[in-house]
Amino acid sequence: MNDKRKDYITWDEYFMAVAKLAGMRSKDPNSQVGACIVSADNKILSMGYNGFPMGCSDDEFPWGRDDEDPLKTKYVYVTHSELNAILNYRGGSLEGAKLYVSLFPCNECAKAIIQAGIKTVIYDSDKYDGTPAVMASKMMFQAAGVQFKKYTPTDRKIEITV
Ligand SMILES: Nc1nc(=O)n([C@H]2C[C@H](O)[C@@H](COP(=O)(O)O)O2)cc1CO
Ligand SMILES: [Zn+2]
Repeated sequence: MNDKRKDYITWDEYFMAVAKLAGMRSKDPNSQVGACIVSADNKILSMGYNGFPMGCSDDEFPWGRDDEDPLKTKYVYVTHSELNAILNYRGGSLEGAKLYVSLFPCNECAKAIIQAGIKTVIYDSDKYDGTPAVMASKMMFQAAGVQFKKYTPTDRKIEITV
């Protein structure tokens, strides 16, 4: 019994699972998104999920997607998981960090990711691929030298009982 165990999870599985765990805190009935920011040497720096800003009640602000009045939709209020993860970091610089996120970043988060100095984005779903927001993100990431790569799922099921 001198050998280490072999079936431990990889760094990518670990950080994507942590991102998705954060997403499980989201109150959004349609899309629960989670993000985890990791240093170049694989230390978790911050996490976030999509939700309304502090003081903006989950029970009072709207979670709907469609309304002729944009003020009655979530879109004008919600903070995306990636921006929350960046803003939740209180330790200094994110220069050279990696971002794991369960959904490809929008153009507004792409701007924040670039300006924060994050250099790598590992994403899972790309369900809004082809929309102007995602096309703009990809153009900005390419121009700014931010690598983005799709997470490669494994056949491992990570289950946690709490
Ligand atoms: N990358 C992202 N991170 C996020 O946190 N979000 C959030 C904003 C909304 O709360 C929700 C998207 O809502 P829906 O349009 O799929 O019903 O996910 C959205 C995106 C997509 O760009
Ligand atoms: Zn965003």
